[in-house]
Amino acid sequence: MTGEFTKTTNFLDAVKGSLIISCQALPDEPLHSSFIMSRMALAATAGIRANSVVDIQAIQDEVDLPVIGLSKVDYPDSPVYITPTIKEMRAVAATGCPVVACDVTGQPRPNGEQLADIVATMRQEFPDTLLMADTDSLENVQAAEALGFDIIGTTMHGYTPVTKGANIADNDFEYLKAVLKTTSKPVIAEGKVDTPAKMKRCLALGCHAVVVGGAITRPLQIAQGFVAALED
Ligand SMILES: CC(=O)N[C@H](C=O)[C@@H](O)[C@H](O)[C@H](O)COP(=O)(O)O
Repeated sequence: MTGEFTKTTNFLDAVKGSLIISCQALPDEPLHSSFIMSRMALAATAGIRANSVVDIQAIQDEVDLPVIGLSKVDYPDSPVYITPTIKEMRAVAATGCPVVACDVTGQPRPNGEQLADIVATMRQEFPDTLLMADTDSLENVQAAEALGFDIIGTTMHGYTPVTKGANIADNDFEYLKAVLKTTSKPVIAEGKVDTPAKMKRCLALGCHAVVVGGAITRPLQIAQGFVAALED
């Protein structure tokens, strides 16, 4: 089905209070395939998060739901890999997805690119595309808001040197509560939300929506959880 969802349909209204399913599989994962990701997307009812132009396009051809697009690329001179440079930002935005997500962790970007410049270019070239900040810490939540990002994600909390090992569910979502107090922007909870109860708690605390990935779309990760339990 050709995606009938258009940028003019307000993304935030479409996903408010809902589950967004992250359908991603990197080249080293069993389900790495745009076709498989497009079929995974059929599990979604409100929105999807997807990695790479080819997967975004395959998903938009298959389902009429809004996509948060990103492009994971590793560069030798930077630890930033989620839509790291203006090149990836432009490519993802060109798919027509209503939201482009990128790393906002304060770490140096490839080629010395500056996030403020990237944002300014995106506002000029893709004025209708929303920008989602994949943040790791309160400092970078504040930085994202100051840069004018439209949506705050908790995506990278626990995945950067300063937040290594942290989980947004720790101490009844203590960190998420702090994020919600820190920003006036819509917050999408993301990262290790792996049960329906955790999803409900994030929404009850005030998140705009919740992204769940691995717990739904990564069978290897899911199976490893069961195998680990055998050894408990
Ligand atoms: C750290 C990183 O690169 N996270 C990525 C962001 O796009 C995805 O691999 C995650 O699956 C997504 O954030 C959803 O999180 P979870 O799979 O835990 O529900």
